[in-house]
Amino acid sequence: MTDSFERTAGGAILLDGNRLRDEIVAQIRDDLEGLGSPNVCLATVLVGGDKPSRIYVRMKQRKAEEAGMRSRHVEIPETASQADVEAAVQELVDDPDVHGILVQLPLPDGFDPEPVLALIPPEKDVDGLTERSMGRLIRGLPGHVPCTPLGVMRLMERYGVETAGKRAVVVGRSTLVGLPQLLLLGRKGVDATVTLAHSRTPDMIEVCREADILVAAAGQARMITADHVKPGAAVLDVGVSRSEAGIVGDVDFDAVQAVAGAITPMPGGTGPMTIGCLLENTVAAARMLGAIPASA
Ligand SMILES: Nc1nc(=O)c2c([nH]1)NC[C@@H]1CN(c3ccc(C(=O)N[C@@H](CCC(=O)O)C(=O)O)cc3)C=[N+]21
Repeated sequence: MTDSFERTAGGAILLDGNRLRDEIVAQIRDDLEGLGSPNVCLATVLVGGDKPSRIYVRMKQRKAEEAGMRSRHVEIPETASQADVEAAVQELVDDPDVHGILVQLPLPDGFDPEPVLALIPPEKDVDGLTERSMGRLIRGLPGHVPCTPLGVMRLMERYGVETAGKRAVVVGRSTLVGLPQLLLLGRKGVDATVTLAHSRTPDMIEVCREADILVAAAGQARMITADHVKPGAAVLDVGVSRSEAGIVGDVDFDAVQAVAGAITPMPGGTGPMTIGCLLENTVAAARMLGAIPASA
């Protein structure tokens, strides 16, 4: 591991998601310019007016544009029907100028996300969250990988966190993060030995302390303390809880950074990487759909 990486006060390598996201945006921008700036378009769909969702969607569009892509945004009021939402998504599915479709989740109460997501073909499913994309991930078929767990993998690669032969513990079993994260860590070529821990795990501290790589994705504010962390371990915080003081992760950063060998800040860690990976998936979608050459 090179030693030019920024470190925390306690000496842990800072897994800087803002920086890697910026690198990804710049790389995509260069690649697309080199290809004569083809149309690569990410469409976002927001149902209802939830404020944080609106902010996230806007960030995704802004970064897409910085990367030289087009973005399209469809906003649907909470008073619309399930059929209206499905019709709007179907229109994007049918539009050859749209390559990636992201339906911001969760949908407001009263909407069923399943039939909406089921409309999105695997090529355009840049979130990787549909039944077919998840099935392809398990089956080892080409397709889009969910952005947050993919971002965790990219951070480890970028900062030289070794995975082969290591023990990884994922805390949290969500469809969005925990479950795909297990698959990615255990994949051939990554080769970690993976344990899934969750709210019913009785000996949480002991299980976590076995981890060379600890991915905290339970959504429990600051549940991972220094006691949970093996000295030198890589700790990646995927939790987002809201408090009066702002957003809080699953990891007690101040305490854990003194023990860990590498750690994500929060904010500035896995969140920005989610967006970076969304943009990479959108470029891959454009390639799958023939909008840019296969080899580029
Ligand atoms: N279909 C769908 N796909 C998603 O990928 C998806 C979603 N729905 N619904 C909501 C969650 C949330 N999400 C985040 C993206 C970026 C940051 C991010 O960049 N956060 C910054 C700052 C955030 C802040 O300060 O509030 C950071 O961590 O540094 C966070 C959260 C994607 N989501």
